[in-house]
Amino acid sequence: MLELRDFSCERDNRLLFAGLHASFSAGEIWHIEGPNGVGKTSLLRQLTGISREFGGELLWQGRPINSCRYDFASALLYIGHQPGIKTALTARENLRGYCPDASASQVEQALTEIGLYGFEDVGCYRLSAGQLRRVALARLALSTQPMWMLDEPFTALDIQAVAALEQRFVEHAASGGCVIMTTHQKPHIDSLKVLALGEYIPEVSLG
Ligand SMILES: Nc1ncnc2c1ncn2[C@@H]1O[C@H](COP(=O)(O)OP(=O)(O)OP(=O)(O)O)[C@@H](O)[C@H]1O
Repeated sequence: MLELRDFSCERDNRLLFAGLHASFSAGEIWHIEGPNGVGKTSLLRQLTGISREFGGELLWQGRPINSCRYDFASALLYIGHQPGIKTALTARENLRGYCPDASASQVEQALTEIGLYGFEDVGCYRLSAGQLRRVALARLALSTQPMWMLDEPFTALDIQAVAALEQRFVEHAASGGCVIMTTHQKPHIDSLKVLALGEYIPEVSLG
């Protein structure tokens, strides 16, 4: 689905990583790992197209990303490190805003599945950090996009919610999707693929 060739990232005249080659295919779950500041979020933002500054090549289904941005964006669901929730709205209102094509019953089911039953109509400013994360992640249940990119999706989740999320990733991959995530927690997923960003730190910095 997505391929990197000789990929690199520079921030403030500092080369974060270079010489990265990777192919992210249907049916795979990827863990981008590495220490704080190594460039995991920066890489994910490059992969999503939010950040267009990178060295090397980024290909979507064999085509340079610049030639197929609409196709790529249509196939992508990105949930960043910040939950991206409008706190003045309720969980239901947020989810409807994100997924306007979903029916009312699909929205209810997604909120129930993610463990927000009873909190659907509470203003998000009154929810806990873990509940806010769940509001953001409820979009996964309604997603039709094959490519999921998630920055620190497990943050603030309890043990049961982490396990349920891992299971959702497995189901998504089994149905032909691809998941790319950053996390400092080792996911408990069989056949997880790992991109260890710390291995691509260049010896010489720019500037
Ligand atoms: N907007 C920015 N402008 C300039 N430099 C930035 C910016 N955001 C991050 N950086 C720098 O880029 C480097 C990589 O940051 P990034 O957030 O990608 O790391 P990370 O691996 O995701 O870290 P963490 O594990 O702490 O989340 C850091 O040294 C950081 O200071």
